[in-house]
Amino acid sequence: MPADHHQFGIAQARANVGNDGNIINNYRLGGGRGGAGGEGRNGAGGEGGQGMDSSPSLTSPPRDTTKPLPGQGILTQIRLRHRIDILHRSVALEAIHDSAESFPQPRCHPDTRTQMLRHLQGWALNGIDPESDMDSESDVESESNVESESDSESSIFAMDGPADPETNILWLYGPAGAGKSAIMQTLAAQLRDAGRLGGSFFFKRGHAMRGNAKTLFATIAYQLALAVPWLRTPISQIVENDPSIVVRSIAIQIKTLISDPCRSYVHENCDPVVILIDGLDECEGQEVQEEILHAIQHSSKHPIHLRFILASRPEAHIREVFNSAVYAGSYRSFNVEQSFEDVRKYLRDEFLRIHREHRTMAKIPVPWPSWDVLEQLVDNSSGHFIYAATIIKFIDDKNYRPTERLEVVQNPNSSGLESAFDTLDQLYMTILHSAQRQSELIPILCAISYFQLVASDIDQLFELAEGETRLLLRGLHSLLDVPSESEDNADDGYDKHSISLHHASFGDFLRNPDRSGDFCVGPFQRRRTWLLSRLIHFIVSLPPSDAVAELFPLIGSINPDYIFDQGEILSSYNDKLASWLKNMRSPPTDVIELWEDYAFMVSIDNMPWSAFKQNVLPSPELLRIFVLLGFLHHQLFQIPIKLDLSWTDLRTTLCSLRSKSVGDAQVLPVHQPQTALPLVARDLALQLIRKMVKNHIDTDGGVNPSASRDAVLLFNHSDPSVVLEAAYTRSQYELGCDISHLVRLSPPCPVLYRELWSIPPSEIWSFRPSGYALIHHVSKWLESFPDSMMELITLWQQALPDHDRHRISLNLDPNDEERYWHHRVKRYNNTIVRLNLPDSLKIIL
Ligand SMILES: Nc1ncnc2c1ncn2[C@@H]1O[C@H](COP(=O)(O)OP(=O)(O)OP(=O)(O)O)[C@@H](O)[C@H]1O
Repeated sequence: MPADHHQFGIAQARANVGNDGNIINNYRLGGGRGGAGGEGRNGAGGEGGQGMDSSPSLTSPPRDTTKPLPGQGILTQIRLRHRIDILHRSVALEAIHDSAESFPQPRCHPDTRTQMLRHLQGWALNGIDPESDMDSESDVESESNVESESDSESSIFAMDGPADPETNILWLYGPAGAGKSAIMQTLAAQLRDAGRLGGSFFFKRGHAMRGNAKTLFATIAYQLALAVPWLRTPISQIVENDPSIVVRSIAIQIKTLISDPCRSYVHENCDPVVILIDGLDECEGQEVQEEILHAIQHSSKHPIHLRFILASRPEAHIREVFNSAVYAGSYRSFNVEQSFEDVRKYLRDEFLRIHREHRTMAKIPVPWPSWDVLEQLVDNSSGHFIYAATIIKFIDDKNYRPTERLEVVQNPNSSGLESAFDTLDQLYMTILHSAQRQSELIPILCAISYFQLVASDIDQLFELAEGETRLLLRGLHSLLDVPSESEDNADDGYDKHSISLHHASFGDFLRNPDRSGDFCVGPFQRRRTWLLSRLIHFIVSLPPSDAVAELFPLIGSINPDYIFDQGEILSSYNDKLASWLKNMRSPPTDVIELWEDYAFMVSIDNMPWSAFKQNVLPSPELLRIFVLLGFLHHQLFQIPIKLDLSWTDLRTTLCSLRSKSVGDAQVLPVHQPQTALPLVARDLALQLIRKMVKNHIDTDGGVNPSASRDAVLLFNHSDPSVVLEAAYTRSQYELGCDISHLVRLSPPCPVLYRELWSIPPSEIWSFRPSGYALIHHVSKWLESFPDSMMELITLWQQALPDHDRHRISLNLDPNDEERYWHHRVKRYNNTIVRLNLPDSLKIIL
């Protein structure tokens, strides 16, 4: 240290001892003996010293930090102000808890988080270990144990419990949107009112000043200099001596601007002040976040009068620093858990306010919404505030009726839902996009959202190297609860340590393609069906014990879209799955029957249908399915899409045959007059024409192909190089071809003819035209009409724009079309023979 610094240090130390007790009284002590006056230096009066022997009291009002400290000379005050100004210019004022820039700050709604705040205050003010205190009131967040704010306020200072003098760092963690910032803001205000807030810094991702740590400790030192009289002089002096300190490294800033000045005044009766740092995970750079944690830990080794509360999401790298040897035993952690009771209280009060404030609500009876709707919303929130705050913001929009907005929120298929969850979706998207190796993440997210799996199971399921799942999920701890490795290995229950979603709303988001886009794990993502075979492979590898019984409902609820998309899943695994299920002590008969039905349905899809021995007519429903499978050559997984059938309906229809195949005495569905093939073909043709027209309208003529379910399913099923627009064109082309073949099978029917004209030309004359097939087969059909229908045929054929030029350019030969037709018919007729179905179902050439 240079000589004059050294001398100054002595003068400063003496001056600190000679302050007036009242100054300190103003801060927090109940009037002690005034210290001796400071020594003069360079003609200026020395600064006052600290008060001594005072007793702690927290009832005094907050200080007015703008007032000069008694005992300071004018020159000293000017100099002080000048030094503070140096700091003022370099700090991130926006990051301070009550800065105008971040207005309105998230705050805890009255009477929420009361116990949590009380525990935090207990630790911050009285050094009471929050966990030991929680033990005595183990249900901190339980619904029955939330007390009123006034109760909690009065008990802050009366709290007793084991003091926790060794730790002055507390980590407050919780998933994205759990309410950490709201708690930190509320705590900051309470500590400030109690005169115990040293400083705060609220990080904000991407913000020029709040998004990085360049000025973190300078900003805190600045607040300390204003808030704590005995720190004002040393901090400002350091800045004056070396103004460049504000741009030095994190470690130097905390040591020079905070630790050293704090250590220069050591008094055993001096109560600590509290520093709050929120959103550490939002600070740019994981290494910087780790460096901040190391710097704080290092500075806290010495007896300084500061307590740090750090809030962040439970990101893996942050957790690892806290779990490392560096931090061993020297910090406390506090989990911001879900609280259904708090969310209920918040929603109830906010709905009351909305009811009061919105003009359109005057005639709506209270309580609004009804109790069961409110409970449903509380449930949907998973006890986290982000969901509740998001829906309230949506419903509270003055441009809409709150009742209508509430309906949108309640209806999962509602079209306005995406905008209802804009905020939530942005949050989820930001986190997902910031994760590494995103494409590898998607199947894992899919597995996690549908099944309860521990990390090592997922490694096994996807044939990943051991520990790979944990690595992949490192960036998602704010959305997923990933139990630690030691918990993973604990042998005390199957699902206890499985990876789960923090919020149910994240699951909804992942399953809705309009919300989660490429991250969607919903049933429309057919390309991901390979996951299922691995999953079944994995399930059947589990020993058949009672512990796996809870998998039965899951096995029963696997989406058939996945199962039938890959028939080989059933072919290769069904036997194994069925025998695995049958080996259970109490075999789940309904699930076994379901999967046997599936296997049967696939066997129908994979001709020959050797199981059918009886020469009886199928029902019209069954015949429609046969026509699609046998005549139009569609696969089973396409049937529900083509016919707008549910899988349950399809199963019921197809499996009505199953009992026959195993020799049951029941007769097959009785032949009904309309089971004649031509009538079934006509009805199917009409149905598909209407579908084609509807697709046209829904997609605005193909401009918005995502509105067509056929296109989306086809798009997701086919290889990733097929774009959605092409999938739409292809699905409309297939419909056009199907219609042309079905019409030719139909009896003469003016209604059908009229309906054909409703197909928009753009749908059959696109770059993949089905128009040629339609012209050809419809003309043939018209020839079968009883009277000469030449005019109609001519009319129909004239619908073909620039007929010959297109046909020639595509190298289409009408004779080919006819050859294909004959081939198709023969194939179908063979099927009828093979199935022993009546000859009346054959097509006459
Ligand atoms: N106790 C509460 N009362 C009322 N609103 C709350 C409460 N807690 C949180 N909120 C609201 O919920 C939303 C999410 O809260 P907050 O920003 O505090 O979460 P967070 O845990 O800090 O999230 P992140 O990890 O994304 O920063 C905010 O709109 C906030 O105002």
